[in-house]
Amino acid sequence: MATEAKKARLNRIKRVAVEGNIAVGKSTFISLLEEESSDWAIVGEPLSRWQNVQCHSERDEEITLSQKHGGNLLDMFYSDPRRWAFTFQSYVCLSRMRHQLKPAPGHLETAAEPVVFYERSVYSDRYCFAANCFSLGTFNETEWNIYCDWHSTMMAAMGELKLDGIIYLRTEPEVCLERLKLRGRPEERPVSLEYLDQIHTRHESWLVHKEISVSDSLKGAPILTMDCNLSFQEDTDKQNDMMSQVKAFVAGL
Ligand SMILES: Nc1ncnc2c1ncn2[C@@H]1O[C@H](COP(=O)(O)OP(=O)(O)OP(=O)(O)O)[C@@H](O)[C@H]1O
Ligand SMILES: Nc1nc(=O)c2ncn([C@H]3C[C@H](O)[C@@H](CO)O3)c2[nH]1
Repeated sequence: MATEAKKARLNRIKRVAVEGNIAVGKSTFISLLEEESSDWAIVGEPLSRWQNVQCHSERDEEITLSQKHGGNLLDMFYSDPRRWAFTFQSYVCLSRMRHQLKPAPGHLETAAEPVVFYERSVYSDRYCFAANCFSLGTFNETEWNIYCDWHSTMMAAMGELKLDGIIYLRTEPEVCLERLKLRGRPEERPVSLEYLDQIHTRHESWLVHKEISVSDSLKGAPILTMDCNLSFQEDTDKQNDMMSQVKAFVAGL
């Protein structure tokens, strides 16, 4: 059991989600964050879990030989969203919760300004992706109500899912489509500009226009919006500028 002093040290850790449309460049951006400061840790999306769903033991996530052949839920979702949307959204949210509930890396306990950055969150899951499933009709009303019910219950019960801030990587959907094609993930072949437009609009309405009534665990969390239309991969000046913006942002949380 954690001592009071340890708990207090862990409570100092700021939690920030990096949000944005599909293929905007979140993984690329968070690897820059990881290199920037030893006070910072990153938690990537559990994508491989969605590509190869397996049964986990209760104590850890080791698999046995008999559990090795799981389904590719990401592929199933994009190929037949009507059949798989509810299953996919439920599993994505569960795996994000599991990631967010894991203890922060030990070295952050002694860091001066510790921050954990998450690639997306349980909130984009609901306000962008699941909400879009409902408006597309790939969630029916019963599924949407059940999803919202358990999502709200989990958010209220688990303080660890609270965020201190959000970084929104903002890019035009056309640019995302180019990057998505460049990356060439086979499961994402059915992703169209129309779908990226919908997901973009959901992010805008949540993070820019603030039109969504968010759960209490997210209320008041400051948002840093960064324009990622231009390539920063080869541009160290741009990268340094982005890191300075992030430092100023997290210092104010
Ligand atoms: N600023 C950028 N300019 C140009 N290309 C970029 C930029 N950032 C990332 N890329 C490229 O775009 C592709 C998608 O990037 P990345 O995988 O980081 O996106 P992501 O937002 O993490 O995707 P996902 O939504 O699937 O998790 C990759 O091929 C990456 O090299
Ligand atoms: N429908 C849906 N709901 C989510 O919560 C969600 N989170 C991520 N993704 C998709 C985007 C990329 O293809 C791929 C990797 O980010 O997974 C999601 N899709």
